[in-house]
Amino acid sequence: LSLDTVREFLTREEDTIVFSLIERARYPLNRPAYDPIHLGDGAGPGRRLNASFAELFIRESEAVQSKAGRYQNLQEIPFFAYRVPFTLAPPYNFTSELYPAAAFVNVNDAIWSMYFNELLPLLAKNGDDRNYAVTVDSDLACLQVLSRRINYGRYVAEVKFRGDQQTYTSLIQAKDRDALMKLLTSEAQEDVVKRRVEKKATVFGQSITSDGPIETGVNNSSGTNFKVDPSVVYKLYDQWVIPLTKQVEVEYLLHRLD
Ligand SMILES: O=C(O)C(=O)C[C@]1(C(=O)O)C=C[C@@H](O)C=C1
Repeated sequence: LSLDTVREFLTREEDTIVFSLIERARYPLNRPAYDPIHLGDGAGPGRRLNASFAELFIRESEAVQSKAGRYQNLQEIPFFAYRVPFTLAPPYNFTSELYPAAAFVNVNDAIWSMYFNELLPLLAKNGDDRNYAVTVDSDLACLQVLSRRINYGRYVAEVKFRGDQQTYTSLIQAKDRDALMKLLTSEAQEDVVKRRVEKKATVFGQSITSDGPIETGVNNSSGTNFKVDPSVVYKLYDQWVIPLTKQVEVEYLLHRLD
């Protein structure tokens, strides 16, 4: 692990994030998939489940993936906790570079509410085509890659800690969050990341034809010619992905000497 290799990982995740957002943006908002489910035939009061179709779909999908060993790899963190034994795949011992007492740190709850409350309304147009299963399957893909990218802050923090143990150790012992945040921040790097991811959205989100020029959408400043609005992707990184990654880094460091 080095700063270069962890940054390469984050850079590669950008591709997956942009493509998963493009996929979700194909479908309308499909609001009923996110409302609590109402069981019943309409004759009686019915039974209101405390969960939405999206939540049930994600829970069941994660349970299968848990059985298949997905979460044996510490890079992957589920949104729900499972006690299902890992039975569908041959055992494989993942090694991890993380410090064991800090490896549990994650911000999946914040990612979950950011995704459904803030990002989704920017991504999907109003409307309902009742295509709920494929829609929430694309939500799951977005959530999984956002979670992997943001919670990868643990690995970034580990590299930074090893690179400057003395300074980090005294700030961790003093529980000085603000100083830790300042020390791990590189504004120049954040700027590179935000501009690159916006550019990826403009490149990956074009319509390609076999002949003739590519639809670049450059004449359209609102970005509507692109499959996902590049300014939304910039905003996603600026307001949520990078700040949450830094929150993970600070929390990880605070447990690094436990
Ligand atoms: O690349 C780093 O050094 C990171 O810590 C990752 C990251 C990011 O989320 O992209 C977060 C904080 C830094 O200010 C710069 C970038």
